[in-house]
Amino acid sequence: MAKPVQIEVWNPNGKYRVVSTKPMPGTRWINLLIQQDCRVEICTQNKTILSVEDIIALIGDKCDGVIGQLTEDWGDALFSALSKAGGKAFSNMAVGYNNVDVNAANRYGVAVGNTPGVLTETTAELAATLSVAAARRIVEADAFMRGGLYEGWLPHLFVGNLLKRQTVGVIGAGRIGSAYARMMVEGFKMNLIYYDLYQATRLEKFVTAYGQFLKANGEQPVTWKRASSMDEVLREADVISLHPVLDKTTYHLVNKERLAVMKKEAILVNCSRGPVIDEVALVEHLKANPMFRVGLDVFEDEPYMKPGLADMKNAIVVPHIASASKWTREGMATLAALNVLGKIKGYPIWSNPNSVEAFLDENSPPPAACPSIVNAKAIGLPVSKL
Ligand SMILES: NC(=O)C1=CN([C@@H]2O[C@H](COP(=O)(O)OP(=O)(O)OC[C@H]3O[C@@H](n4cnc5c(N)ncnc54)[C@H](O)[C@@H]3O)[C@@H](O)[C@H]2O)C=CC1
Ligand SMILES: O=C(O)C(=O)CO
Repeated sequence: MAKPVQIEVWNPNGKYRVVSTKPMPGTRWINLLIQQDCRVEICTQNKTILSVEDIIALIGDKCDGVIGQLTEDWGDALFSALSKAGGKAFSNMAVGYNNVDVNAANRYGVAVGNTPGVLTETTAELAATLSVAAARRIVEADAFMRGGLYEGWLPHLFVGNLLKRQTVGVIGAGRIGSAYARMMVEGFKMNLIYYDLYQATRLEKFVTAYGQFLKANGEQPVTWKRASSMDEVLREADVISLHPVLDKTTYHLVNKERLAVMKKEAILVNCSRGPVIDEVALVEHLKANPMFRVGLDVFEDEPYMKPGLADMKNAIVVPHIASASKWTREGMATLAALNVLGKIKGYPIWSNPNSVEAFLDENSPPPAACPSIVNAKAIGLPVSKL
């Protein structure tokens, strides 16, 4: 039996008990729950990743809903415990929900929320940052400077790659992949090649229109191509950024064979999920190809890196911070809380989970709807007419 976990309680006499497995940024999410008669319990235990047993202890005998984190294993054990405690609402504070067994949630009739729409640009900005930092060897150069090694300007010192007019490749051109593509095309006048199961029509239109604008101004237009295979992107692109969901089809999508297809001086960025890359194969590839560079926000066995990765100068590694802007993280907390609250109150689901501005406007009350429930159809939740 796990020891009781430490909690902070808001509005102790609230009718509905909502648990958050972590303190989350901002206070609006707490206030919105309190205003709707919720007792809010926030786990303050000094432990980064809570175990299933810890969360079962937090859920206790009576719990109406839980806001959880992407590091937690939301499977049968937790949905069963939540259901036994009378709860029918769960939300990840994340857009990705590969840590959640949605079928298990369906079996217990528990709604599963996520937080799209508020983190798209913030995450794409980090992917763009890693792309530029890798191209221009920023982290290596910073370490060199701080190490007192700089003796004066030299023609060969930290020579990197120019992005302008090169080709940017995007694997998974959904919300974040498309936002990243636009940044790289517009910011660096890169040509685009992308691979996705679906056509990214809006992205294609954007690149076409931007190309026409450049042409009208006497500049070379940018181009786009939808690749018929992922290998086509890997072969042709100079910078490749990974933005698919993590599922069975994308596990080790980038493996030894696919790394070998890429240009020797290519840049690979991953802000999706670690297991999309075979990290052991990546370390070998980085060792064998010193001009190949990577920018990684996510890792196969978080919080760990595969042996050898930390020693590679041609790798930039940051700790899963792609969505870490204040506005975004506060917004994610708000959306997760409103998913749980909406299910508790019996609200319908919002008709367009990608357009969530109405929930984020601090000056007006949020709509009476759940911003984004991924299993709404499976558990029979109606769609809002608002
Ligand atoms: N590093 C971080 O902090 C963050 C990571 N993420 C990750 O990014 C992922 C994507 O987020 P969004 O863009 O909002 O999702 P999205 O659903 O809008 O886009 C995902 C795209 O991947 C495509 N896709 C799925 N399987 C594929 C395959 N086998 N090959 C090629 N494309 C495939 C889909 O068709 C879709 O267009 C999330 O699921 C999450 O895991 C999201 C936010 C922050
Ligand atoms: O939202 C997600 O999926 C993340 O990885 C963190 O923002």
